[in-house]
Amino acid sequence: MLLQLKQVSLSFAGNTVLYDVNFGVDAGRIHSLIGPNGAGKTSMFNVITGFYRPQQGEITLDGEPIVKRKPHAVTRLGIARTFQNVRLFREMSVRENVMAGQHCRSRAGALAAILRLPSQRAEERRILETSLECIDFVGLTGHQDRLATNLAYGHQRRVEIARALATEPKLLLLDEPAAGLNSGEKQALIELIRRIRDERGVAVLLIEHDMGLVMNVSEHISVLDHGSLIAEGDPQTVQNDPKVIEAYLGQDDEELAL
Ligand SMILES: Nc1ncnc2c1ncn2[C@@H]1O[C@H](COP(=O)(O)OP(=O)(O)OP(=O)(O)O)[C@@H](O)[C@H]1O
Repeated sequence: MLLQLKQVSLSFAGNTVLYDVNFGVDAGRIHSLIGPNGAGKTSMFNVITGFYRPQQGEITLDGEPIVKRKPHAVTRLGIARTFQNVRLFREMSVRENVMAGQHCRSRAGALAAILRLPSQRAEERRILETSLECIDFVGLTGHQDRLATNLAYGHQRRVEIARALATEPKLLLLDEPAAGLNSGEKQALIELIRRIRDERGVAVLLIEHDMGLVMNVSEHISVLDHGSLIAEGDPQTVQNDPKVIEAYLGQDDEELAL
């Protein structure tokens, strides 16, 4: 198991958001985390990446403990993420945004940077090369010098994925990557997710509301409802699980009531 959560609980001012969650992601797998609005999916990403500290439980990546590490240390350990709402550095080019991801792998020290030693220049060359490779990988060759925020929305989402890949992760967390994409862009996203796993060997954990996309791309699905894991398995199993159907029907009822 690459990522493992054991009995993780998270609450805010007495409001329990994750309740005793046991969860794992296998290396090299495409795994989705689904559930109705407010189920706790993004909160789970936030505890995995060190943004939130759970009150209880253990989280490990390749056996290394994550809880108590800061987000940048979790990134260095091998977990990268994209956000529900695109978060790019607005004044930076595509290339600079992606290079920011690579900097977490920088090996030359601060002194080498200040003195501009040869080791630092070699490091900068390596960072640039890796970043350009990631930009190429997500299909944005030729856009590297454009201001990231001037790109079409679907392309901005790809810049975020390139920046996450530039951290050289073992596990990539994607938070609703298909939101706001048209059907052609969604199809391309499915292909990109598969290539990330097949060509780079990176495991993908995906939060997504588009069930067509989830069922198409996932090998394994976990379902959260009100902070608890209620079902797990392959797409077929999860789709037919009465607990899952009930959780989603419950959501429809609430929406109808509004
Ligand atoms: N920083 C916080 N402070 C207080 N409550 C929070 C905080 N972060 C999340 N929550 C609460 O945790 C619960 C789960 O929210 P979360 O965003 O994790 O759900 P979700 O499954 O990602 O929902 P959606 O699908 O709508 O994005 C919500 O009730 C939310 O209000």
